[in-house]
Formats: sequence, C-alpha cells, structure tokens
Amino acid sequence: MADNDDGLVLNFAPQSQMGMAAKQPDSDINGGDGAKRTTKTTTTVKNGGTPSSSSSSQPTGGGSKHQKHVISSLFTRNPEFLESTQEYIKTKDKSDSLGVSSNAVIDGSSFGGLQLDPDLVAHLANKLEIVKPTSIQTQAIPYMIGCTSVAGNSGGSSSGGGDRDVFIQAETGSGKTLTYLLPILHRLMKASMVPSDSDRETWPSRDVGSLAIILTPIRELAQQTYDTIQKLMHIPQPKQEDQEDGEGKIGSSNEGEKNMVVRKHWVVPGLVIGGDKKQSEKARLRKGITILACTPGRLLDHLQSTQSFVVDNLRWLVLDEADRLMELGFEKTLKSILQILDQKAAAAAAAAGKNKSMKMTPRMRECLPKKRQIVLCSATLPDNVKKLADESLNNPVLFKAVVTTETPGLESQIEGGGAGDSSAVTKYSTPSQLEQTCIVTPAKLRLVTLVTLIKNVFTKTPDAKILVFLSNCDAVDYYYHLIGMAQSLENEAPQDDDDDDESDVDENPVTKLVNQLTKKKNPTKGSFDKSKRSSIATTSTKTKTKNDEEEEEDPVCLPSKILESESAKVYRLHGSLPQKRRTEVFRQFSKTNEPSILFTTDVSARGLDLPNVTCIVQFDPPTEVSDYVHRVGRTARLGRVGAAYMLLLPSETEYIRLLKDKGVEPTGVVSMEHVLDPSHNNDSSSLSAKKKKKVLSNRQKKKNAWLGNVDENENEDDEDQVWQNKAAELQTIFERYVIQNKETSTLAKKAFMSSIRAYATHISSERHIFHIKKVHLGHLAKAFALREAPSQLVATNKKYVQKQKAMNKKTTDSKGGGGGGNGKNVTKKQGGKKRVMRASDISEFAVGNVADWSNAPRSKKHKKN
Ligand SMILES: Nc1ncnc2c1ncn2[C@@H]1O[C@H](COP(=O)(O)OP(=O)(O)OP(=O)(O)O)[C@@H](O)[C@H]1O
Repeated sequence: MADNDDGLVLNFAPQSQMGMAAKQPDSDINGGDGAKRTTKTTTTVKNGGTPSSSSSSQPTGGGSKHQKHVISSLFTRNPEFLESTQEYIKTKDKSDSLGVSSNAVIDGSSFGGLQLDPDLVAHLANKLEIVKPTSIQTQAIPYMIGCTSVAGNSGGSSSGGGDRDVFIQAETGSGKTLTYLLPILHRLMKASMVPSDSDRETWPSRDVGSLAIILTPIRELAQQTYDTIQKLMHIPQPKQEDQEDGEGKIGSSNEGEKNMVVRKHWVVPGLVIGGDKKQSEKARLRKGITILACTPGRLLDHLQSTQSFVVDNLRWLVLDEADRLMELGFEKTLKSILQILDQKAAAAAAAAGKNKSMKMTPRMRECLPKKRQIVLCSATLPDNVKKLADESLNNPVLFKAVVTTETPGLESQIEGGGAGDSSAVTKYSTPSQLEQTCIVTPAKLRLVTLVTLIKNVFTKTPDAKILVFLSNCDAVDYYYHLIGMAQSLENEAPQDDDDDDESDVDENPVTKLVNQLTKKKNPTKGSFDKSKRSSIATTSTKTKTKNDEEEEEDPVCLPSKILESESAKVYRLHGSLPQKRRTEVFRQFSKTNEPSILFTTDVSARGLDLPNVTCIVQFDPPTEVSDYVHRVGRTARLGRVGAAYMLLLPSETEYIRLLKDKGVEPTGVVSMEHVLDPSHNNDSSSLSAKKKKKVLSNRQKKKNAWLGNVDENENEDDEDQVWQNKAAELQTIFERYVIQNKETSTLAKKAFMSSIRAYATHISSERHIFHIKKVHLGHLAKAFALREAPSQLVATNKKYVQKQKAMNKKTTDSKGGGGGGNGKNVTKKQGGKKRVMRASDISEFAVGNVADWSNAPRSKKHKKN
C-alpha cells in the first residue's frame, strides 16, 4: 500500500520542522508540470486507523496558529487547473443562446396544416395534448405522407413524393419519433378505408404481415417506441352510423373518400426484444403484427427461425439511432437483416407475378409506399451513416433541422446517392437552451465533487431527476451501492463509547472524525453492515426469510442517506441487469416525481425519453463526441430547460476544444471549487479571480511556510478550510464504508479496473487526451473510495489476465481458433505476441485491453523498474 495516497494528511507545521514522514512529491506521471506539491505535511492519519506518528515536534491538539491548518491529502499534490489561463473557457455567451429553444414546437403552426389525417390530428390534440409540430416534423411529415415532392426529386412516387428513402436528422428531443410514426399511421389509416357497403372479406386483415419495422439499438427504446405507437393507435374508431351518414369519412374533404369508412382493427402494434420469451413472441408474430418495434438481434433471430413471420409486404424499415445501428457490433446483424428482407421481398414479388395473392388490398397498394422505404433517424450523422446512405439507400432525401456539416450541399450529395466528402468535419448540435458545464477536478476529488454536485442540484431543485453516466456496468453497480447505502456519521447508530471524552476535546471536524474512526473495534459492525441493507430497501418483491436473506433480490432503488435530500432515491440501469429488472427500473424512473438519481451506462444515452430529467452528469466522459450529444440530450427536451455537467481531469481539458471543433460548445468551464465551495456556487467569475489570486500567491505562501512566517492569506485559507474539511469528511465516510463492507470493497475494485479498461477505449483521435499513462492510478483510486494502492489491484488484475488467457486458450482450442458467439474477438499485439480478447471479457460499452493499464507507471519505483 502506498501510504502517500492512503489517508488524511494532517499538516501542523511548516516544512522546516518536518522529519522523515514528510511527503515526497509523486512521480511526474500525474498531470505533468502542473502538479501541486505540498510542503506542510507532518502527520499522516490513515482513515479508520491510528494516527501514525511522524517526527514532527508539534502536538496534535490546539495551540499554535498553524495547528488549525488541517489539509486532507485530497487537496495535496493535485495537478493545477487555472481557469483564467485556459483559452477554451471563453465559451459562448449564455445570454445569447440559453433563452431560445432550438428543439421546441413552432408557434402558429398545426398538425392539421401538415395534411395529416383529421382523426389523427384530433386524437393528438385531445388525448395527447400535442397540437403544434416541431421544425423537423413540419419539414418531413408532408413529404412522408406523400403530399409534397422534393425539389429535384427523380425517384418520388406518382402521388407527389413520399416513397424515397429518408434521413431524419434533428437535435435530441425534437420529436423525431413522431416525425416517422405519424406518416406511417396516417398512411395505414388511409389504407384502412373501405367502401361503407363492402363485404368483410374485402377488408384489410392482419394476414398481410408486418408493414413497418422500427429497429432500435436498445431494448428500452424499442419498448418506448412501442408504447408511443400504442398511445397513437388508441384513436377512437368512429361509430359506423356516424361514418355512414352519407358524408363518408368524418372530416374528409377528399372526394375519393366519400362513402368510405375506416376499419383499422387490423393495425396491430407489437414488440420483439431480446430477454423476452421467444415462444410468446412467435405466437404474436404468427397472428400478424402490422407495426413492429424491435432490436436487431431478436429481429434477425425471428427472420431466420420463425416461418410464420410475414415480411413479404414490408413498406417501412425505420432505423432509429441509425448511426449506432451501423456501428461495429450491429453492422453485421443489420446487413443480414437487409439481406433476408430483400430475399423475402423478391420471392413474394415473384409469387405475386404468378398470380398468388400478396394479401394487399387495392386500397393498400394505393396508399402505402410502392416499395420498401428505409428511414434513418438520428441526432448525429457521422461518416459511417453517409456510407450506408451511399450503399444501401434508394436515392435518399435528407431532412434536417440543424446544419450538420461545414461542407455546403451535403443534402444534395446524399440525395444524389453520394457518400459525401469523407474529409468533411462532422458537426453536431445540442439544444441551444441546454446549459453545459465542464467541471475540471483532480482524480482524487472526483467522488466528493460528484456527490456535492448532486447535493447542490437537490438544494436548488428539490425534486430533481438526475442521470449520472458512467463508462461501465461495474462502476454503475458500485456507485449505486455506495451512494445508496453509505450514510453520514450523524445518521449512524450509537456505538460503544468507552473513550468518548477525548474526541470532544478536539473541535476540528476532521480530527473528530478520525477519532471516531479509530474507535471502531469491529470493522464489520456498525451501520453499514450487510444486514442493514435489506432494511433500507424500498422495493423488494421477495418476502425475507432467514434462509434466503443472502439471495435477497436487489431492490429497484435505494433511499440515499448521504444526499441531504430526505426522499432521494438511487436507481441503476445497465445492460447486464436482467431484462425484467431493466424494464422495471426504466418504468419506475420514468414515472417518479420524487428526487432521484439514475446511475447508468450508455444504455440510457440514446433515444430514451425520460420525463422531467433536470440534469445530466457525465462522471466518465463519453468515448465519442456523438455519445456526448446523445447523453446530454436526455434533458432539455422539446424546448424545456436543462443542465449538463461533465467531469474532466486537468489532463483532459483539451477535450473541450475537441467538443468545440465538433460544434458542441459548453456554456462554462469551472474547477471543482465551484462545486465544493458554497461561496462560489453561483458565481463562476469570482472563482476565477479568487483562484488566480491564490495561484499567484502560491509561491509566496510556500516561502512563508519554509520560513515559518505567518501567512497573510490566512483568512482566505480559513474559508477554504471549511469546505475542504467538508469534502474530506465526505471522502472519509465513503472510504470507511468501503473498508467496512467487504461486498462493496469488491465492487469498488471491480469498478476501478473496469473503468481503467473503459478508459482505454476512447477512439484513436481522442487517445492523446484520454491516455491512461496521464492518469495517476493512486489518485484515481480515491474516486472509488479505495485506499489501497493500485499495486494491490494490479496483483488481482494479473490473476484476472492469467485467468482470461487460460479461458481464451480454451475457447480458441475448442473453436479451432475461430471467434465465439455473437461478439467479435479482438486481436491485440502486445510485446510481439498476439493476444485474443473475447467479446465477453468486455463490459458493456467498455472495451479495452486489461493489460494496457497495468503497464502504466504507478509509482517512481515501478517507473524505474
Ligand atoms: N409536436 C409535439 N408537441 C408536443 N410534444 C411532442 C411533439 N413531438 C414530440 N413530442 C414529445 O416530445 C418528446 C421527445 O420526442 P422524441 O423522443 O421523439 O425526441 P427525439 O428527437 O427522438 O429525441 P432523441 O434524439 O433523444 O431520440 C416525447 O415525449 C414526445 O412525445
């Protein structure tokens, strides 16, 4: 254990008085030149342990002026971040942009004006309170329902457009789902019209099979789309006598629709996602699902194995979050899906040519697209999607609500079927009313900054709903437990207090805390033990018995005791949870109006429309800028306000420039003091001034310390002392909780290692910013409330690597060197040797070579070796 990072460092004397226990500066791997070196350390107290005596001649209780300077090691040896010297903090002027909402509905417009079916318009207004369209809806809906053609269109239908493939590109929360769903429903409604005196046999039926497939990369998104379709489908069927009053369809001004009635019972929505019972899905597909929401893997499975799944007449294939669906992992599945759909369509067309019925009524042929239309939909348009447009789409037309590229005329390039200039810089756009702040915080302070930030949000908005994005499932599990279970000392049950008197003498909160910690005789006792866990669970489906206590099902959420918001609930959502639990969490977090935090991976980054999310926190930066756009897009939806925070290490601040290059401009960049120090909470400018002054006087203070002089900036230091003590106290609570709870300690180590692995997965163009060698692993351990030096973790990791190697060998042997399962094996060259990583080694969205990070220098000694 490297003790330099392991505990509270209490500073009672100038360095001139320091003895052997004085800290040596860490190796320069952390933060380079900017690393701040402490000069006042004399006594090290390991959290939860006994103060280790140093050679300091100073007593540990009150007395000299310097004795009240208690600086936690949290605040020493951190790399500097001086806001005023960073040119990229000149962010856009808030007052210029934040007032205008770029993804809101358009005043003075209406869905009726878009030529949508009047019943549908009435239903939207009366039941769903959707009256005015957004910009992207105004642009794309008229074309997709076949009312308008596109200038220069050579491939549109005779009905004036609507049949070409479509790309819908607009900001997050701008209503893209309704943009493609409303035209589909409108055309299905039209296809449902039959002459009022017609025979039942001539009515459209479910036998026609699936006419629209909506493909999404994530199950929750498929579920959400399915729910939306269901809501839209609840259009009341007009009474027959009303429809047959001689005027035909109510509200229709179309001559051809006179004496027609709507028979829409055959339009049935369905959902097919992995993790559900396949047999029941098969049964539903056999009966006929007209609009199917699904995920790629399960769709391909049914296309290959469910004979009764009819897709011969498919008219719409919507790829929601198209860029994600085209990424590695989905690309192959998607290609296979397209191949099968093409084969089936060709076979059906040939059969129809031989006079075999395709179960399409004449009205269907008239109202639906003449052939399958592919609709690609996303807030981001990277190059791989342009490539897809070039290769697979039918003369596509692009509808976009924002400028996405610097290259003028991209729209026409896509319309013409070209992939565009691959050298063009892809530009993204985030809602203009979204407040985006980057918080630069040293690795050691990441945890306390996160928790204090959450507390600050709850203070400002007591019923806030917060999403915290992490890079991997293990980190989600860990922080969910930590924030959900740890509690402050005041909330703790009284302990044995044999020697209480001593602790009351010292008024310093940190010392008091340390004294309390050293009193613990049995570390497994206390308020954090396992048995307590069940008692604070809010929702548990199982009745607890003695025997099954160990296996007790996890609750859906935990009531946090650490967040100073009495009723704050902590949730978690990631791809390794059972599907039932995922659905439960998604639904509960969606509908809750209580203050809540959802710890999640990128599984929640795209498409999810979680109502009233106040704020997004990116604790781990995303691995691509497009992911940043989607993550922050979970708030500030449809013209509402929202805030997004991203924590960056001082060594990562260049990422802000990279964001700017891609069109994403944070509205503020601040250091962690802005969060931790309450006096700065609402005034970032004063922070800069204060910070600047502080850094400038740093040398002088060091000098004073060496000379044993009284510091002139003492008052300012006292102010800092308060919030620094508070932060240290918070850190200690977490560290103690981890130490006392074996289960959490294991989770913490797992989370640490998975996070390091995930760090290695940043795309190559970002790797110079997010390079593991720039991260001080000892400092980073603090962010996981771990006091163990990484060397201990490395030992664990070595075992892990060996185990994985053995497993890989087994897999390679048994499969004759081939890849396994759905995932791809990644071959990495290491030290001249090839090492195969199985896809199963990799946490969700957290691919990386386990061995990479252990090669990073961890200490001077290690570096030398
Ligand atoms: N015209 C409208 N009027 C009122 N509400 C609308 C309108 N259009 C969409 N909505 C609602 O706005 C919310 C956001 O819509 P949606 O999820 O389709 O956004 P999106 O553009 O697909 O976002 P993302 O890119 O994050 O997937 C939904 O709750 C939807 O029902």
